[in-house]
Amino acid sequence: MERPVTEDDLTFDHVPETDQSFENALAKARDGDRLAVDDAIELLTTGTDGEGIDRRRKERVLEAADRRRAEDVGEEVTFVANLNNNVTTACNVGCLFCNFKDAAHTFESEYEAETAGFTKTPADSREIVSDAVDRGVYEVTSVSGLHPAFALDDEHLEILRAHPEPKEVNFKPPERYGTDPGTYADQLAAMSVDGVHVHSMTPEEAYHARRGTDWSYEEVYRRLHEAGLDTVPGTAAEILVDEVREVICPGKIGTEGWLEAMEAAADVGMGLTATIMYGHVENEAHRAMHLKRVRDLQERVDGAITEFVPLSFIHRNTPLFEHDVVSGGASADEDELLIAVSRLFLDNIDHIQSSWVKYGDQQGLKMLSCGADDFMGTILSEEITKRAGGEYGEFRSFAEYVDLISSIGRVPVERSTDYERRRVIDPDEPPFGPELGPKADGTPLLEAAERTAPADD
Ligand SMILES: C[S@@+](CC[C@H](N)C(=O)[O-])C[C@H]1O[C@@H](n2cnc3c(N)ncnc32)[C@H](O)[C@@H]1O
Ligand SMILES: Nc1c(NC[C@H](O)[C@H](O)[C@H](O)CO)[nH]c(=O)[nH]c1=O
Ligand SMILES: N[C@@H](Cc1ccc(O)cc1)C(=O)O
Ligand code: SF4
Repeated sequence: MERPVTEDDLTFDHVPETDQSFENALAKARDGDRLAVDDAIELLTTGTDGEGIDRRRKERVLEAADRRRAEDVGEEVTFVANLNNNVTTACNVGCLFCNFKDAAHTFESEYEAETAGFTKTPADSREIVSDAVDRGVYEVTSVSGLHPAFALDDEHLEILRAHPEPKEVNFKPPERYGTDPGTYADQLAAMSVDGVHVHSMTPEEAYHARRGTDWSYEEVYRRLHEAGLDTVPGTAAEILVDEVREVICPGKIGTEGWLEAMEAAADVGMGLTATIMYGHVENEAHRAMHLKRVRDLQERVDGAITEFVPLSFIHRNTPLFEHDVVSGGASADEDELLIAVSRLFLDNIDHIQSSWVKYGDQQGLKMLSCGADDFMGTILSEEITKRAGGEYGEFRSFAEYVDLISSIGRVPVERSTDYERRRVIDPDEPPFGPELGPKADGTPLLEAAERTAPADD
């Protein structure tokens, strides 16, 4: 019988070995010289000349990154009043780090049990987003499973319906399912309430939105932009090295496809974010190569990437952990070094996000002194991390943000998604609520009693 792959079986072509020294790499970082992949490997490992992380060296890397952050963007810490509205968990791509997905056949009307997942209709999405916009939200972030019934628009739906081998293009008609998610265009139009900013359609979703056609990514993103899409989240990046993708997400688009989709979105005039999902099977060489690919992309898209978002792998309920391919996620030392080296390496991306969903409040705050300057958003609901076993909840209020950010002597600032609009918040002037959203008037987003109770309560 075939034995499943384990951590010990993994051998990679790319390994953290260099001809550089830690001290040289650190000197370059301090001088503001552009770092090479080997420099990043030295900094991420605190030197390939020894085993494990050297705490004293780590502190020197963090200090250099914190200084660079202060020079580049100053003392302000930004956050956005946003809402997550994930449309569906139906997905058959099968990424081994993901527990957000539910097998798509469980959503079919004929399935004898009730699905553990959810699908929202465009009307459901509209209601959820309208409510959040009324409360003052600026942005809706929407990332979803690749539901087999999803098509880009009506024309795409007709093409998929007429396809001779629907299975080959991962398509089943909407009538087969208990709930019809509509098309991507329907969902984007439904979420475009009163000028709220719509941040959606990862490169993987864009790939799904062109399956079975010869449409370019540019054509796809042009149509999505017309339907109401404003900016594109650079998730699905995971690790942009194919030998890692083959292990953790063999069903996903490759590195080249991801880069092509992002460039196309920028060509259509949209802003982008970029991410890395780290702390699973990859090593520091892969992390460094990923950073280089993002920095090169930023050159090609002429600065369209507004922020870089490190997503630390949440392992507990994922196939990678359950099948012993990994024994856990990144350590706090690795998290801090990843943030710091992102700041030092990505000299053409202004903002590095600290995700409280992944790190929690205390470690999330610490990241703001390791090179990060953005503290994410209020999000109001969260399913991806929670389903993977994350424990840091689904919402942060403006009052909590002001409290946390002031506690480390920094300046709380409400921002727009593209960082163009900013509002400095005076910690001595409560109550604290959003003012930049289309219907924001400064009232707090949610009263404490209205919050979603934590999953284990
Ligand atoms: C869940 S997918 C949703 C959008 C779409 N299905 C896709 O893959 O692009 C969005 C992102 O969540 C992140 N993610 C998923 N599971 C995670 C986990 N266990 N820990 C950290 N990040 C995770 C991955 O980076 C993934 O690309
Ligand atoms: N880091 C995570 C985010 N970040 C997204 C931001 O909140 C916001 O959408 C972005 O800064 C664009 O303005 N969202 C999550 O749901 N989970 C995260 O871990
Ligand atoms: N999909 C990411 C969240 C995310 C969304 C949009 C972004 O721009 C960045 C990150 C997660 O929850 O793990
Ligand atoms: S990461 Fe996205 S594509 Fe992969 S299984 Fe999860 S929802 Fe599906």
